[in-house]
Amino acid sequence: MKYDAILLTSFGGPEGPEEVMPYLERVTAGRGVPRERLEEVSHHYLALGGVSPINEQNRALLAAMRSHFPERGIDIPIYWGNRNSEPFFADVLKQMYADGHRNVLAWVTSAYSSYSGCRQYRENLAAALTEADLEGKMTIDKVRHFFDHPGFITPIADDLAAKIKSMQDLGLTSNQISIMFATHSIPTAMGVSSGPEARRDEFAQLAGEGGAYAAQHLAAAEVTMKKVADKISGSLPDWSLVYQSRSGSPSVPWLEPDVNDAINDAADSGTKGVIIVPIGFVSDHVEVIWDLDNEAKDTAEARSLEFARVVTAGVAPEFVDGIADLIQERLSNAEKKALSKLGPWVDACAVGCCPNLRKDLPVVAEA
Ligand SMILES: CC1=C(CCC(=O)O)c2cc3nc(cc4[nH]c(cc5[nH]c(cc1n2)c(C)c5CCC(=O)O)c(CCC(=O)O)c4C)C(CCC(=O)O)=C3C
Ligand SMILES: [Fe+2]
Repeated sequence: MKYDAILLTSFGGPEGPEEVMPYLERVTAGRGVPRERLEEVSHHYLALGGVSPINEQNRALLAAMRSHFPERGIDIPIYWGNRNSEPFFADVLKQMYADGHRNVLAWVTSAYSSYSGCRQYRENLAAALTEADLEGKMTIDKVRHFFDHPGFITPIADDLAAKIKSMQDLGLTSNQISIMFATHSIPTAMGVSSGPEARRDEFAQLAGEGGAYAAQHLAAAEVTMKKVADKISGSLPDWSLVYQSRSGSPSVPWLEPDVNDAINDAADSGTKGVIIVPIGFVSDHVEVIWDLDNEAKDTAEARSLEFARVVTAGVAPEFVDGIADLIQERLSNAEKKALSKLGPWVDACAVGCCPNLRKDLPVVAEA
């Protein structure tokens, strides 16, 4: 076998009030995020007792992968490491090396291409190899982006169909319901430059300045709606892609519309209910439970709209099995499943893919 260990690679989060500010400073180091924004976000975390649920969710996912993968013929060990909180990559890689592993396959909890969701992880892993004194002693490859993999889409589509039916049971017709697929906003400069350089024109045509990042989200939303159409008779509600959790300096343009503005616009146009699908995220972490379940819900309720929020993939059995598919593609050249024409995405990023617009840094897993 080409790989001897798997790394569940994620973002990380604080697990106590004293960890909140150091965490936020780590996340935004060198990223030009104003101090006031950090103060504001720290209140979201402190309102939750200083604990982000993301690490507990990754522990649960790790346990689910460990219990399911042997049934899929994947017998190599699975480790877990984070970019921004313990267990940090360098410590985990040291442990993996001590346990005898030399060829690591990283699966990152980010379904889409962008500097934040792809290259930044590859830079952090390269830096961790240096920090752990493992340069040249260990290789790290990365599993492809999975925005249109059926294992990711199916649990979301099933719940979206159920949420549409519930709203119809309240007496709303399809044309009174707005479905909003929500994802993390990013600076437009990061959007335009997302994905492989050679395909930029194609992505711009599909998604304007959102680039490959937005094009992949539109593709994920389309295939989700296709699955929903199989479950619901009659006309479906309209859908759109919206953005949330904008950060950075107010003078820098980020992808829009913001979910709260989109809800207000929908209310102005006669919508009676909104269903938010957090398609940009794989678990119910702070961006989901704060920015959607609190803020977006308040916005909807202030306009007297019905509000529902669809699940994330989390530890749904289809998702865990889908991750096994993605890993089997790399271990045994298994069939590459993809529901949209944009996929299956490439196994390795080309030079210049999702560039770091500030500074060129070493990366792992480059084609
Ligand atoms: C594309 C994308 C994903 C999805 C891909 C992936 O999953 O990686 C993602 C995920 C996440 N983002 C998260 C948290 C934060 N993101 C921040 C800031 C930023 N995110 C950005 C983008 C993304 N972020 C960007 C362009 C910034 C500005 C700074 C910069 O240019 O890098 C900040 C700083 C404060 C603020 O300004 O909001 C925080 C605290 C958490 C953990 C939540 C928890 O703790 O439960 C998760 C999963
Ligand atoms: Fe973020």
